[in-house]
Amino acid sequence: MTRIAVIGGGRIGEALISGLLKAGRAARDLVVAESFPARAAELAEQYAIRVTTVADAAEGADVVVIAVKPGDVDPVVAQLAAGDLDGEREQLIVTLAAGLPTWRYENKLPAGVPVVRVMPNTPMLVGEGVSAIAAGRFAKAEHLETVRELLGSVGKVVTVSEAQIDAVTAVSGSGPAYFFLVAEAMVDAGVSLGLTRATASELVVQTMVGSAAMLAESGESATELRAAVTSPGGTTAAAVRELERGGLRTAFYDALTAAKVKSAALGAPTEKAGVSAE
Ligand SMILES: NC(=O)C1=CN([C@@H]2O[C@H](COP(=O)(O)OP(=O)(O)OC[C@H]3O[C@@H](n4cnc5c(N)ncnc54)[C@H](OP(=O)(O)O)[C@@H]3O)[C@@H](O)[C@H]2O)C=CC1
Ligand SMILES: O=C(O)[C@@H]1CCC=N1
Repeated sequence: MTRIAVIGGGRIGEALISGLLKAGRAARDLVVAESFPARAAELAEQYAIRVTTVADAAEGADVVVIAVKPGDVDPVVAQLAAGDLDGEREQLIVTLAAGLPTWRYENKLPAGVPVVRVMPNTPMLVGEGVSAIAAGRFAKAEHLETVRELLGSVGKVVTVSEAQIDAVTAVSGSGPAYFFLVAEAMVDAGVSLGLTRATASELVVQTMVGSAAMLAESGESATELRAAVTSPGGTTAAAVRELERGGLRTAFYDALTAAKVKSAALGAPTEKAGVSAE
């Protein structure tokens, strides 16, 4: 059984841990390193997993998942490099951090340590995540397979080139926030039309769940499904006209472009030392 160390027990770290446990992985095969003491205690209590230091978590793990904020990655990698990681032992580094290219890890780790970059999303908490995975310089097919199996237990997995990960981040990494924002706006609009907040919330949540299920299962495109709701001269056409007038498509184009640009900026070269992986 693969032993997994998760470094950083924040929102995405917890989503992964919780999703893996729900998918049937044994708590004894998971360990987490979390620097915020109250948070560490909370995770230990809620999930009955071992919470320890970075070095101790990495020691003995087959897969080390880095789930700290991009700005906290360098010290974590320095700690891993100071440990006994080595390419021969085939310990695999999996990073979930937005923006940071694999060369930033490879430059600091002993030569040959495989790194796989992943952009997951929080719905993996409920087994409905989607993750894009990209191999670093030393990652082989078997390493990608290990990551595919790991993330596959908490959602879907697609393989991309590392050059595409910033775009993935804009689409699906940040994506859940766009849907939550739309849900929030629809609930508020429903309340302004006289519904109670509870009723508006129930209607919006189930409309999203049902629409998502149709998108996933019907085999029809979003365009076809929307057309089927839009009766000629009817209510939906009136609403869609207002959304288009409000610049919905342009807003999404600009929003996703901003997210991609931000992701690339998070990983802007600081010490590239002649190595380019993108
Ligand atoms: N949230 C999301 O939807 C997604 C996030 N990601 C990526 O995942 C990473 C984590 O994001 P998120 O979970 O939202 O962030 P959080 O801030 O919620 O979680 C990070 C956690 O790591 C802890 N931490 C920081 N340094 C260390 C360390 N040296 N050792 C152990 N623990 C440490 C932090 O503690 P403290 O608060 O004390 O610093 C914090 O609890 C980011 O790089 C982000 O880009 C990727 C996809 C989706
Ligand atoms: O907002 C962020 O930077 C992270 C990466 C993708 C989702 N959350």
